[in-house]
Amino acid sequence: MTSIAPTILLVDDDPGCLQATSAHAKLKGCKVITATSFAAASDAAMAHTYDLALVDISLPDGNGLDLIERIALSRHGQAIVLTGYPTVDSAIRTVRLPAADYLVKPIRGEQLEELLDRARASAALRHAEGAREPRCGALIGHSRAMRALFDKIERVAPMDITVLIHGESGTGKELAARAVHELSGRKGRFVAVNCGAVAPELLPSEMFGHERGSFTGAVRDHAGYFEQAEGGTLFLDEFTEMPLALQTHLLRVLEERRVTRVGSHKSQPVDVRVVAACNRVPAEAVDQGLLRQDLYYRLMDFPIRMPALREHPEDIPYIAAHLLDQLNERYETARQFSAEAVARLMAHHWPGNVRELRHVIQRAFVLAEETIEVPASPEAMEAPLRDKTRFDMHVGMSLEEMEKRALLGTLEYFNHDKARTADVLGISLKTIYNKLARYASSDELAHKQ
Ligand SMILES: Nc1ncnc2c1ncn2[C@@H]1O[C@H](COP(=O)(O)OP(=O)(O)OP(=O)(O)O)[C@@H](O)[C@H]1O
Repeated sequence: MTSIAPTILLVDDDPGCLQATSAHAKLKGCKVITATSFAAASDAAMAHTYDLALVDISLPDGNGLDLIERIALSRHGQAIVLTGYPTVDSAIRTVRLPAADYLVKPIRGEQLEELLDRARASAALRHAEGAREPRCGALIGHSRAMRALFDKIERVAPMDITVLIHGESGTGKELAARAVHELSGRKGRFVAVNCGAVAPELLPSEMFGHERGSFTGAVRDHAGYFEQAEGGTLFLDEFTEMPLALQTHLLRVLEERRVTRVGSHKSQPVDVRVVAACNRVPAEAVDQGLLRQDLYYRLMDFPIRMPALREHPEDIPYIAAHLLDQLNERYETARQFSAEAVARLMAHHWPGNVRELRHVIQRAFVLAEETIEVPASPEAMEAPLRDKTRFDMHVGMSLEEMEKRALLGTLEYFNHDKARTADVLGISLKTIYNKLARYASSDELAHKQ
């Protein structure tokens, strides 16, 4: 059996102790990460998975027991408390913590050997559980929920099976669809379509293409999304927004694997893998008459549910670090979260999931110098610089214009979360999409005139 090198986190502000323990552990084949402060140890715990942490209680910027409380995440191995000055209070507190032992410095050689044995066992277990890359495509996650999701994506990706991804807004459905495509080995394109954003009357020709002259304005032949995705993947986002008649048509294409352009009598074969997504629970969409039952059964070939962020809060530090890395790279900065900021991000409920997390991090990043802080309630970060809760309406304005301002203003207030906007305005998501499509086409018209 190959033995897996365990990773040890050593936290101590005494360089002598740190160096002696580190040298011993390295000699025994361990990977060693050292930190001399509370803040550096918090960062290290975010960036690495360790099998054993040896944490001194007295740190220059905090208490090692608080540190263990903060960084005790399920993916890590055991934490051992070290102290040069044992007290009853600290020993009692250790018992209540997820720390395995309380040792008095200096650690003896045989004690350290025994700890390294435990670290080796933890590393072997981690390996056996399938220590896997904490990402799948662009999705990040270490938690059990995300690992199970990655496993599903990897298993279904190479198969020629229709996939239905459902979950709350901002949970990463599009990233999951892209991962299915990337891992499928399919050579064609990934074509993403938001079914709610295309005017319903245009959807058939956009989806299946049209022949020249098949309707007024069809001045040339047009390849639909299916043809554009030939040999690749067609991602139908918000597919429950598709009119029911078109759903029948889609079902036929999925069954027969042939498309017929609008205005043509000839069907042609297509080799397209369909991945559909929706924010609704698919069975409820059937009950509400938004989704045809036969299409539902067809799409339920392989359903994938995206977990809400609040279901896997242990991933928040990683996703947050990843989003921050992207910002640092883009703006050539080296900003970092304070330990307090990470704790606050982890404590929040995130109704808007990773998308909301991204907005909050972006705002905090803009406002920060070197260290990024997050307010006690991150939704306060959503507070607008100008008062986004009010819209300008006055006598002389048409009702339609007022409605448009109310809709666009509410949408902006909720960071373009259409589902939340629809809820607040008491209209359906579909109506939002339809109205936005109408505003877009009248703006385009006004632009041309
Ligand atoms: N696990 C994750 N790791 C990294 N980034 C993520 C993750 N999940 C979501 N994101 C990011 O969050 C944002 C929203 O993701 P995405 O658009 O895929 O969500 P969605 O579920 O399709 O949302 P909607 O239903 O509103 O369209 C994107 O910026 C995406 O990159």
